[in-house]
Amino acid sequence: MKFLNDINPAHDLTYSDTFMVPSRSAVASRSGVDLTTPDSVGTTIPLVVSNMTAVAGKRMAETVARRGGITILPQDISPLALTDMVSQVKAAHPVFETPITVDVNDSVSIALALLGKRSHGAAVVLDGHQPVGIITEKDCQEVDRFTPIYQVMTSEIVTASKDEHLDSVFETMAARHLGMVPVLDGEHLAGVLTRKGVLRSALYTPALDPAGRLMVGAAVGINGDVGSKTRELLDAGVDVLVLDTAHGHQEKMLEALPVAVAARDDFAQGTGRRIQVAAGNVVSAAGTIDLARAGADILKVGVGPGAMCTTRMMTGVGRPQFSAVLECATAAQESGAEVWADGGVKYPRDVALALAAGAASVMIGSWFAGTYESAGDLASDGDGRLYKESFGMASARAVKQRTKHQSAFDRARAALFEEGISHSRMYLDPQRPGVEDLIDSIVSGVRSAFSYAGADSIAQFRERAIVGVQSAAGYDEGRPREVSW
Ligand SMILES: NC(=O)C1=CN([C@@H]2O[C@H](COP(=O)(O)OP(=O)(O)OC[C@H]3O[C@@H](n4cnc5c(N)ncnc54)[C@H](OP(=O)(O)O)[C@@H]3O)[C@@H](O)[C@H]2O)C=CC1
Ligand SMILES: Nc1nc2c(ncn2[C@@H]2O[C@H](COP(=O)(O)O)[C@@H](O)[C@H]2O)c(=O)[nH]1
Ligand SMILES: [K+]
Repeated sequence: MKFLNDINPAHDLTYSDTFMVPSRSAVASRSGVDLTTPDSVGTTIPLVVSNMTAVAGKRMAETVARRGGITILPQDISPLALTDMVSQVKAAHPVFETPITVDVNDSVSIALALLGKRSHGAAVVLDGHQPVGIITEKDCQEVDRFTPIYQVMTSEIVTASKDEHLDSVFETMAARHLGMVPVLDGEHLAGVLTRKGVLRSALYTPALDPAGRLMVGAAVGINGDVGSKTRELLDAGVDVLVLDTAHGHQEKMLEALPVAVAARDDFAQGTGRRIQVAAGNVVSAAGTIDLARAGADILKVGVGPGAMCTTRMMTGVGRPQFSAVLECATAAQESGAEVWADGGVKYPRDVALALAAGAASVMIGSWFAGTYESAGDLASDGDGRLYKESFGMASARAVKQRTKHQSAFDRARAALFEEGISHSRMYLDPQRPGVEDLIDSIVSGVRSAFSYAGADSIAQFRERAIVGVQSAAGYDEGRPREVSW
């Protein structure tokens, strides 16, 4: 990218400080833009879900991978639970969505507890293995919570066969005003298709491993036996490894990274599959170069921009994210590596600006916490607004969980170094309550940004983008007004 009028900014910039100027473009359609990431991970859109306990679980992982992104499972999950999560993601269908299922004899309260887990707005009712009905929240209104599901469900259901063409399924759904249909493999439920899901299947390419299964990543800390932890994750089937700590440019990271890389190389020799290793977090060229030399393929960039993060308030340390990404991406590309811009994304524009600064992909945590697919339970406030609880991975709450096998003294000591908040409410956007709704809006914003710059790929965009620096008034001018001023 280049700065507008070749200015050399007098201070470091964050996404809100910057804007992009359009250039003459030969890109005739936004749909022609290719968002495949240049980091060799295999993602087809530049979105990575942060390894945060409140955000990244198996529902998030399969949903995001179906649209081309990837989720990093947090380091706090036990090896057994992680292996189980990875296999569930790998078992999920790359096109059909995983249904919520209830038994015909279950009570309405069970259906209501499960409906918020996914965006479908409906659950498939099973009698044994056979789908016999559909139940929605509307069916559960004004009935006793103990009412059996068979009394309120819709039993005349339209189904699709697993081999039916998606266009024809879409036409049936549109003609019959259906939001969702169960997909059958013989008599068995193979998944569900929603109208929006069918449309998305035509617009996105899933992130798949060489065996055609959905991709998922996992994080590992820098303490303990990094070699065997890495091997465990690789054996479980993860598609990208993230060596993650708050201060990535530390000696302990420089010792741990070659150990993880050696385990990865060993795995590659045995299986023929080379998994990319990401490491961080860094915010300087020096940190980027040291970690790239120690073997990282991808550098995770960002100290303090995260919505759950108190690092800058506690320590004064960090760096405005646009400048951090720009400096690290430049250094990474000179070292043959790539960067992920990690944290602080609140609008689609931030993703576009991170890509302009040179990021190969962009990590999002808190924004995605406020969706049906995030790991937490759905709650509702006094006004009936839906939200999920979120918390930082360096918060007292997360540290307590992560250190539960340590001595009482070590736990108390670790708790002193809190650098994140333990409680926050991430409200679901009523217009975009599912993570795919947010992905739709991010991807359309980014595609459009590319076409304004005359770029049809991430590599071209980072070359062609022209970035200006704006005042707070300039930023404010860009905001829509929902009421008059
Ligand atoms: N991107 C960001 O701005 C930040 C992200 N996080 C996230 O929180 C999670 C937990 O990270 P982390 O706290 O590193 O946990 P880890 O469990 O990975 O521990 C990090 C290790 O590094 C040592 N260390 C030395 N200096 C520091 C430092 N300044 N900050 C943190 N550790 C240090 C710690 O020792 P000792 O405890 O004895 O000091 C500890 O042994 C990660 O997911 C991380 O990405 C956390 C903070 C900032
Ligand atoms: N300083 C802290 N940073 C944290 C903590 N938990 C997560 N993180 C970082 O934030 C990003 C996600 O940013 P967001 O703005 O999208 O939420 C995540 O990937 C981590 O790098 C924390 O407790 N303290
Ligand atoms: K912050």
